[in-house]
Amino acid sequence: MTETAPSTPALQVRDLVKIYKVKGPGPDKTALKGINLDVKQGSFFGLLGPNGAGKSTLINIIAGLVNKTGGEVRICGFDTEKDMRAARSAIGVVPQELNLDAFFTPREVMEFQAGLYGVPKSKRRTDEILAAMGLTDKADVYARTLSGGMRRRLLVAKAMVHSPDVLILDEPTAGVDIELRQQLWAHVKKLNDEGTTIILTTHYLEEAEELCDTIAIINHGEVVACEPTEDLLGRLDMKNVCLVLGHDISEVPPGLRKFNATLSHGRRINIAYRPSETEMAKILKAVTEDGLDIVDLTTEEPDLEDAFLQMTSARQ
Ligand SMILES: Nc1ncnc2c1ncn2[C@@H]1O[C@H](COP(=O)(O)OP(=O)(O)OP(=O)(O)O)[C@@H](O)[C@H]1O
Repeated sequence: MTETAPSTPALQVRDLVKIYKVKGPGPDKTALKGINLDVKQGSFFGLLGPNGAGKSTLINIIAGLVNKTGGEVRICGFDTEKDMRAARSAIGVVPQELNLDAFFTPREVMEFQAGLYGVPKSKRRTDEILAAMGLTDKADVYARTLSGGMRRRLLVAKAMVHSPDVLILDEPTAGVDIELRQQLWAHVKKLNDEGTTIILTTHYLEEAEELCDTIAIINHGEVVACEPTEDLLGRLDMKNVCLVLGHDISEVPPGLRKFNATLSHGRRINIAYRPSETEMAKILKAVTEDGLDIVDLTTEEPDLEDAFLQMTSARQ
């Protein structure tokens, strides 16, 4: 790892713009419209957004795989253009595609990558990293014989050969079964506990909610939210209440219609409401006035999926 002052952000993105030149008569495609982001050292940071929002473009620019049109990217303080070598050695990227040479063994993949990054033989940690990723017994078999989950873990191992301060994981659990997902997360959490900053894109919102301390949501090439996960959820003005009745009814009782209640399974009434606009006491009063025999009542707090939908649906 590099020696970086603790106050230096692990990642700093300023006014980042990407315009893809489109061949033919159509207009050019603006994929990033002036992105600003700061990721603290040691953070487990989630980068979320609907398909086409610009996540891959952003990650590929950070990784030095795509040229930006404008703006600035710094990794641990190093400008990806002016201090390209230092910036690159501060970052490891686990790509979305499982692109491994089928006829290399995990040990060879690791050694080759270490050579590319100029890690001296005496400082290589091939066995240690393969062990941490649960691949010791597969170290000398051809990569083509590895399962999807093992390949994914090998890609994480490969991204770690030069002990980068920042590890970017682009959809790392797509198509990985639940047990291997948990194993992968256990390894990544350990890296994070040891000080590696993790930046993650995922379509599994539950995973992001559980793992990430901070979440940014991008939509149409813009950051629409970036804050601690708890604050993001706390800021949501929505709650659900579900009432279960002791007998079936055929329609929502009159007193609950103004709350846009819905009826399901004959005896479940669901009400989604905004606490800032509607007091729970008013809902309960209406329930009493309608004379309903309630046998159960549950309330649900909003989750990341609600946050995601609220912040990305406004401008679809
Ligand atoms: N090489 C390219 N040329 C032209 N347009 C592109 C190119 N790559 C991406 N785009 C467009 O830029 C926008 C952002 O794409 P990007 O792949 O970054 O989104 P994403 O958030 O990663 O989506 P996904 O979750 O589907 O991977 C999309 O409208 C996409 O069609």
